[in-house]
Amino acid sequence: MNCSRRLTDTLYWVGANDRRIALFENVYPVPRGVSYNSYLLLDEKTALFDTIDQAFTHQLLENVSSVLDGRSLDYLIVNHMEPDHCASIADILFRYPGVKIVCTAKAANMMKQFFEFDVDQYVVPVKEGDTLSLGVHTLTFVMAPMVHWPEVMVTYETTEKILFSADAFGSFGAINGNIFADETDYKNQWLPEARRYYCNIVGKYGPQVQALLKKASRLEISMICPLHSLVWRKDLDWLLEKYSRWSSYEPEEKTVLIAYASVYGHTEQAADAIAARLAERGVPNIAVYDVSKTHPSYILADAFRCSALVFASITYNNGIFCNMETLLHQIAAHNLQNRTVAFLENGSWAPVSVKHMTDTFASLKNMKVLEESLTIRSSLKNCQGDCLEALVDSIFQSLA
Ligand SMILES: Cc1cc2nc3c(=O)[nH]c(=O)nc-3n(C[C@H](O)[C@H](O)[C@H](O)COP(=O)(O)O)c2cc1C
Repeated sequence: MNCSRRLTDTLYWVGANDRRIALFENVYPVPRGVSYNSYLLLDEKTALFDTIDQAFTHQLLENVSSVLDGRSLDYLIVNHMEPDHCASIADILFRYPGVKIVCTAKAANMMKQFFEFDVDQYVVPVKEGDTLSLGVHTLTFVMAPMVHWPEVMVTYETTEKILFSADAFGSFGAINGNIFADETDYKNQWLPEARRYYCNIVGKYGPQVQALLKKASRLEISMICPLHSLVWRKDLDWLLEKYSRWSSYEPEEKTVLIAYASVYGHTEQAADAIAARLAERGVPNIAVYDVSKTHPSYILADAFRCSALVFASITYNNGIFCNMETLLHQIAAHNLQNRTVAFLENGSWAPVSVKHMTDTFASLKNMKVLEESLTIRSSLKNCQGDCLEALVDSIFQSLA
């Protein structure tokens, strides 16, 4: 059954929703699933923008065939060669053998790695600024290397002013009928998942995203069509501002994230005591996470939101607790910058986790590590009240 969506008079979404998937990239929990977006433009020539995951190829083929309604497919634009977007290429070629594949030279090379068909027979390579006329519509190709993978480009359609943005501006979450962001309560229902998608999938490549934003700022854009999740046709400036902030590693809010690792509960108690004292001083939207309970992708996303980060870990086999180690490694791997950081350690005989946590962050830029750290020996004692208050004061002052 066809399940395509008309986006403009000539443009259709022909992708699919995947609500069975548990882990995106076999790492990130996606409790609300994910969508694989593919778009079909009808003009004198027809063009399909990217394909989708192999598991849903049947849906793509049905959608494309239904929208083409007997016409042939002239072009397949491949913006990104990651398998959740390129897996159906061979099926498209089998169904539409006359199609030309438009992509970067790097993408063509990757295609040869992923597929057995004679890639050179189909590919029309394009580079920065090349154009392709479909009739009324003209496509301009804009290179976006490392806005996830090195072969990535985005495609700008000049007549309707549509940006096919590859993985940029995507989100976790299947499309629940409402395909346009302005049809949803986006800030409450979607923003946390969009942030989590950005930070975990593209967050490491801030400078490359900034380069793409600079190119996008020279384009008049009326619609953004990403490869995952909702399509944007309103409030584009709001979305672009979020991307600008995330990609420059500037926090969204002056508030505090506290992540703790605790086995018997004493470190957790200290984390809660800090959160309560900060709240009493008027700090809003504080986030507290047990690193053993919450997947690091959620905590990383909130670390991109918050301006001050507190990490409290027990000492574990002379090191950091394993789940805290994973979280800190993820934060360092995603190049987070420009934050105030405080560390707390706990240990019953030789607490050393502050030293290890500090070392993990040593390579990150503009991280202001507070001098006040707190060492707990098994449990936080009333006599340490002044130390706790000093730490809380110092975190609070960083928010000014
Ligand atoms: C497997 C294991 C290894 C530990 N290794 C150390 C260690 O190397 N050094 C230390 O001082 N404490 C070590 N501890 C003790 C805990 O760090 C300590 O009891 C801490 O107070 C627990 O805090 P919690 O109540 O928040 O879990 C270890 C505990 C466990 C369970």
